[in-house]
Amino acid sequence: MSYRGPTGFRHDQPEKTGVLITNLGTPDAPTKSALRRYLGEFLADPRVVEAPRLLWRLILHGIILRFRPKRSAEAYANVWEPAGSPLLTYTAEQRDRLSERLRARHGDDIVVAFAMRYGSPSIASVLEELQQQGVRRLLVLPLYPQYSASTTASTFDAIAADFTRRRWLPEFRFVTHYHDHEPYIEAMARHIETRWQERGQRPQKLILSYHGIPKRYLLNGDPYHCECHKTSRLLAERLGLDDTEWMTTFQSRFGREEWLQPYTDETMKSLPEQGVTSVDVFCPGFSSDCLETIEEIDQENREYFMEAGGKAFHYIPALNADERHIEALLSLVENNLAGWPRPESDADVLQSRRQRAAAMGADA
Ligand SMILES: C=CC1=C(C)c2cc3[nH]c(cc4nc(cc5[nH]c(cc1n2)c(C)c5CCC(=O)O)C(CCC(=O)O)=C4C)c(C)c3C=C
Ligand SMILES: [Fe+2]
Ligand SMILES: [Fe+2]
Repeated sequence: MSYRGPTGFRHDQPEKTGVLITNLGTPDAPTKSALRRYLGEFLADPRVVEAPRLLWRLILHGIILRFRPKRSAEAYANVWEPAGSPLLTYTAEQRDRLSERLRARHGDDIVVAFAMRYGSPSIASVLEELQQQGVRRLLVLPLYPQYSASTTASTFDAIAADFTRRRWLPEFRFVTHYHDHEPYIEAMARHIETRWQERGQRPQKLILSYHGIPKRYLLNGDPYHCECHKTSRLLAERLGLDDTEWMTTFQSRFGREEWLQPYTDETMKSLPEQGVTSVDVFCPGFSSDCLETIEEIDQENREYFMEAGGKAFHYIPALNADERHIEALLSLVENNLAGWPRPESDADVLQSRRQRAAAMGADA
């Protein structure tokens, strides 16, 4: 086997710092065949479905990939926009905004790119492009504020798998979480407050809904549950809410085993009978709106709540490419790039030699 190296390497190519933001991924089109490809890659990841491999492969190919692609394609068709999947377009917009801000503050030495863990643009293809552009220092920021092995560690696996085939590795930093990063909490708080000010009132309850994971993963040591609760607590404190005015729930169950509770859908069905008839729902774990928020929360769960006797349901969009979100990401990037030694250029070396010589001369 031969390791991949940069092609056409030039000694005068300036060394750059790469910032790679990543998200989960999305199908290429809202069609059965695109969904079969996408779900086939996603659900075959052992970080996502932790089950005996052979048995799971039989279930995945024998049952799930026969029936789910059609159903999922219909759901995606429902949220698809002329520009494509919302998750893809928001992530591209986040890349553009972040890139503008970094260029304005640090010049052209920093290249910002985005990649998807599943589907396209793939992590491997984007790492290749970054290497060709002369990126020798790489910061990866998965846009998952709360760490989970099923998302964050899976992203790390994809980067590491690419590195095992690469000849010249970049210096490397990886952000594992930012669930309690103050600018992220502040961005969400101001985003929510803006809605409440526009509407002139707060709901009876703010529901903070996160994507679920099987409870087994928590029992086996995944910190995700804990990080979701911490994000919620910090956000509620910042918004000045008392304990009756907010709650944390978990959405998107898959399969038969127990997932993190309380479930968002069951909560929505039961709140009206407990006297809660007005809710706002916000999803702190989703950095972009996507199928899970647009269809599952704003459509399905709205229906559950209203059918159960609810009177007002407001979905608060994800932070997407909001200015405050970009500020929060910018501060995360700058914190993580800080103190990273940069190779000195010949001019730098010459200048510091002259300064040292001048200082010694002054001392003498
Ligand atoms: C099968 C198990 C799954 C686990 C574990 C899981 C964890 C997990 N997922 C996200 C974020 C997203 N998931 C999205 C879609 C999605 N998720 C699963 C399954 C698991 N997720 C499936 C099967 C799907 C596809 C949709 C479907 O067929 O129902 C998305 C949306 C992508 C989009 O294109 O819009 C996101 C985002 C997190 C954060 C997480 C664990 C913390
Ligand atoms: Fe998911
Ligand atoms: Fe879902």
